[in-house]
Amino acid sequence: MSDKENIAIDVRDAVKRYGDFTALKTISLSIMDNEFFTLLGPSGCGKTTLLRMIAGFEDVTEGAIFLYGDEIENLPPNKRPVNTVFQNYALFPHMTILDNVAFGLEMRGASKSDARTKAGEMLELVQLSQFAARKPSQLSGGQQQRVALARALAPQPKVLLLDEPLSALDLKLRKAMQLELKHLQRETGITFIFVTHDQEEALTMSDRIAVMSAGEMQQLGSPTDIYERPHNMFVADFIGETNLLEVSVDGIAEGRATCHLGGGHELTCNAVDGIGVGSKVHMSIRPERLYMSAEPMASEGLHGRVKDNIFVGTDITTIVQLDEGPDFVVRTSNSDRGNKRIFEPGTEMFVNMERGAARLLVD
Ligand SMILES: Nc1ncnc2c1ncn2[C@@H]1O[C@H](COP(=O)(O)OP(=O)(O)OP(=O)(O)O)[C@@H](O)[C@H]1O
Repeated sequence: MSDKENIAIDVRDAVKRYGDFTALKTISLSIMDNEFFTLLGPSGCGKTTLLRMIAGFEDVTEGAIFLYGDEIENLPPNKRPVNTVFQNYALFPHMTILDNVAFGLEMRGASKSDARTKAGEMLELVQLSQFAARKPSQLSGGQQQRVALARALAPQPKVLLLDEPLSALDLKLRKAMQLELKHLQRETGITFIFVTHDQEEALTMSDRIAVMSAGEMQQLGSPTDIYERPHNMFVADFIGETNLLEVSVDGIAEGRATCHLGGGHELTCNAVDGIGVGSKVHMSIRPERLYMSAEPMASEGLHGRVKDNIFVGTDITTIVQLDEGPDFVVRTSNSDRGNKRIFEPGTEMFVNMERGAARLLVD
């Protein structure tokens, strides 16, 4: 099958306006069949709007959305092979768990007995068979969310839309549900489109992530792409923690860029398309890709003084005041402490970057 045939959802130059306000500015992206795809961004960036356009709850102001090759603009929500799981579960309180799951199937024309058989299978899938006769109020929040999932999966939609479905759960349960959701997606082969503002959740579960801000897509890629190779300041800052240096690009040769800091210190890193000689840009370096030494490990080591060491269980976070540039955060994993040095506060030392760790950002 060609890539084109594998596309579940194709969003082409889609724009959404509410009166004078543009909630989505010309978004184009393709979501593949069987993919766990996440729309990630801060509150108000437009991710729910895009999800609602795919579901058919909002119309598309300009552009088009294709589902398995067919334009869906004129298809009402209940005719789309798509189902949605909402944050607030929306279970019927007076119905049993089994009836809650069977209800949607009956609405779609299944006989009562077929609907109940299928609902039973779905409860098995989410490991809630033993609670089939209970009412929603007799289940925990996590169990209720699994019922909502079973209900949405029961009609076997081609695409499942999940709008922040885990945000009402406490951290431990959320982490367990993240793994369960990923497992369910693999098991059913259904395309999942997941909306969240939680970057860690997105990194944990997704095959690919679209990072959005202010109605625009900032970057589309695998979790590793987005984390290791952020395209711009927004992505570098929003995903994980990073250190930023202002640099000027002096030369580019053989895929490497030579840059200098304001005070003249020279650094090299991989070149990036769109950043040429003479550019003044930011360089991003993740804290765990830095290490400290008494002497510079290469000419590029940045001289500074340790301000503080913070013990955070699995890691030690060191705050370093650089001679040139802002304070840096260096993260040393406890498991690395045999190889990597930690210096006492007040000690002068050098901060060195692992090769390939520094990334130039487009803006
Ligand atoms: N019906 C509407 N009329 C006018 N503006 C709207 C409407 N629905 C959404 N918006 C605006 O569109 C923007 C995007 O909203 P959307 O709900 O898609 O954001 P979001 O990224 O999902 O945020 P959150 O995480 O808070 O749900 C927001 O600024 C919101 O105020």
